[in-house]
Amino acid sequence: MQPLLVDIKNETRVFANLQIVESLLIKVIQEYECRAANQHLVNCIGDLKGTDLFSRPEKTSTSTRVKMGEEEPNLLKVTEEVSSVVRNDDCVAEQFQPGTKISIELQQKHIQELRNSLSSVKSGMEQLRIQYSEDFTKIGRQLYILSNAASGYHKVLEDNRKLYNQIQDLKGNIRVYCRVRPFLPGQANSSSSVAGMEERTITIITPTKYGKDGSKSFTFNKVFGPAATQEEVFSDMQPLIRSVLDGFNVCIFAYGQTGSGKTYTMSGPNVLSEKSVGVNYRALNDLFNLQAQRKGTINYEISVQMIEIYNEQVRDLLQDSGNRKLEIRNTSQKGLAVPDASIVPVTSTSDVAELMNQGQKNRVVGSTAINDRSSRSHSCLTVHVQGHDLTSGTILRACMHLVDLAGSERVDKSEVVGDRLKEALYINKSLSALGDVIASLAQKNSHVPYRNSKLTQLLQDSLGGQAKTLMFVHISPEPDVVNETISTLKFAERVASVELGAAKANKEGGEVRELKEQIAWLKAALVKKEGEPENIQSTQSSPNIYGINKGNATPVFRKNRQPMEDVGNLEVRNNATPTQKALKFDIPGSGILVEHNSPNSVKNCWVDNAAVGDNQFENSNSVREQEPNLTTHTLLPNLFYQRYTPGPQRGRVESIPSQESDEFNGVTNSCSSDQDMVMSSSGRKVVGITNGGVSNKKKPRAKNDNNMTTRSTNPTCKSPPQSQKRLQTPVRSSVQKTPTKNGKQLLSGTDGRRTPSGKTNTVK
Ligand SMILES: Nc1ncnc2c1ncn2[C@@H]1O[C@H](COP(=O)(O)OP(=O)(O)OP(=O)(O)O)[C@@H](O)[C@H]1O
Repeated sequence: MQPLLVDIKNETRVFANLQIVESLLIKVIQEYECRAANQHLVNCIGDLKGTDLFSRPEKTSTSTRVKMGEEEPNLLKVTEEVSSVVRNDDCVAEQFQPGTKISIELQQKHIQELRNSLSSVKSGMEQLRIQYSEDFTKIGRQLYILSNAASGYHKVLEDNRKLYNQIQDLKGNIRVYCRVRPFLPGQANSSSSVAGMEERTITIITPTKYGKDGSKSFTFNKVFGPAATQEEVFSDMQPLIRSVLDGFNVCIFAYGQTGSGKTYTMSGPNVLSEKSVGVNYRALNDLFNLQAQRKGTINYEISVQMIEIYNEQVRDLLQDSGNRKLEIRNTSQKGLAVPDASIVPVTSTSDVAELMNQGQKNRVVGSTAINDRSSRSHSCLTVHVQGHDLTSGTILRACMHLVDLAGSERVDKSEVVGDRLKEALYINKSLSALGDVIASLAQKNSHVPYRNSKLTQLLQDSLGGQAKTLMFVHISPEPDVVNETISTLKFAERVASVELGAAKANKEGGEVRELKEQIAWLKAALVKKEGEPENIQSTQSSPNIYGINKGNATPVFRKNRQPMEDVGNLEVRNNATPTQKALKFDIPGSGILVEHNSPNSVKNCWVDNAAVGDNQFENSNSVREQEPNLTTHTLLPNLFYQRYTPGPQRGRVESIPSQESDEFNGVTNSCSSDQDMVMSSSGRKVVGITNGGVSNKKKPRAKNDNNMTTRSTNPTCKSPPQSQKRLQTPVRSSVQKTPTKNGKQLLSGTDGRRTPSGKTNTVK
């Protein structure tokens, strides 16, 4: 029994040992599986080799189990045997599976190769990374430099533009900004006549006869596309507005075909918002802001006038009952072009906004097929500024005209009849007169026909004086008005070529003012002496036309003069009745030639009048025709007239002040800074009070005689010999029709002036 129990005990121990071995083997298997699952191939292979013994657990276990039942002291032996069995198994495996070993070696080799290539790839990648980061840093640096250069380039461009504008200022060129209206809501905007736009260039698609589309480019100071905001448009002209406060006269006018956006630019749309308000409001806002900034140094007084020219009549828009006809007097001693229009002092933008609203309400607008709110008149908001420099005592005066022209229109397209037709004809006629003036200025003609329309009379100081002038030319994008667009742009190009001479600030220091007053007084005394009865030989014909102020004990000189040429250009062709002539004209920039023989027969046709300068229509007489009572006196009420006395006193000129209380106030008038100058027959503005006569002979023209830039406002510049020459010139007498060789009738006292010999100069 005892040995049996011992046997059982031993057997139990062996069994327990076997269990331990088995659990060890299971752990090894799990480890292997885990490693295999992690695909650590290389290690696994190593492991495989190292654990071959355990790679066949079943076998090992079986072998081990074969020895089950042996006694405990044999356990180690059993284990050794297991190991040797396994080793034997391996040998057997080696013996019987040589291909496996080779493939393992091959795999190891491949793995090694892969490892090598992996590490070389890694190092390559690292190099690349370093390279890339260096490159990125370099690119970053270069980008930085480039962006700096780009912003520098833009700055240079901007500077260039400013310099260009300054050069233009110096030359006195009229600046021209072009603005393209967007398509209106509801309009099909499939195609636009605008092919492209750059900073200063606009290209238009031009339809040709042969069906092929071409293109034409126009260059201006600035081009604004349809997306340009009111603010952008204004910001570009801001410096111009500021110069008003520095004493420069400024004129900004909007030109373009009807419905092209002139009123939008100048005032804004019908419903105004802070964003949509136009140039007028912004300009005044700017003026008030600057006024506030300069408060401590300069005291400014600002006042406004608002008028319209409707059917060749000037009307006050700031008077609700503004039907009273007003006169334009470029020679007004107050410096006002329309002295009889209400002038209202303003102290804030809201004051002005109120006035402008009132003015807009009073303005004539009507509905046409092209624009349901078409301006039927030219409107002009004039801002007068007077500044008193508190430190230097200098007084400066300036004015700014903000002009919204009525649009040129083809009456067949606008489908107007009755009053609208009449308005259209007047509008087109005055624009035609504007074209003639621009053409004359561009060609530097000695005669500029300012007096052919109220519009050109109003703009005379801005176009022919020393003002800074900016024209906004507006175009519509619709292809069906492309011909009008091209014509408008051609006109604008011509305007841009006009050189007016550098603008001058209207500033005067106290000393200069005193000296001028002394000069004026001395001149007046001289005139008084010369005006004594023995010196007057032929003044009896119409004493009043000279505006003699009999009660004026001390005659004083008018500072402001009317350019003598402006009285001229009164030419009537014998082969056309005045009525026919008055209603035949071409409209600059619109390419429209309108013939209107009677109110009921309107014939208009398209003409591409690229050469705006071609005065296809000489309508000089038309103003007179509409104003039959216009005498020389009424035309030039403030002139300091000179009289020609034949015989021994030939050449004597008498200067007689007009009836108006026209004391020389010693300060350059705001809107007529150059009105103390007259245009010589050669086109040059000459200075002086008594030398305004027009030569009866064509003087040999100095090279620069035509140059509008050779001007001076300094009365002392007058050279005695020049004055003497001019003293020999005849003065205009009342208007007389004089037949000439070529069948034209010329009105003497015009450019076809009466000479001492009775001949009349004709001027083309
Ligand atoms: N830049 C613009 N952006 C949006 N709408 C515009 C722009 N310009 C013009 N318009 C719109 O086009 C229409 C015609 O413009 P506007 O009345 O200013 O033309 P106009 O040239 O003054 O015409 P007219 O000579 O007949 O008075 C208006 O409805 C106006 O609001």
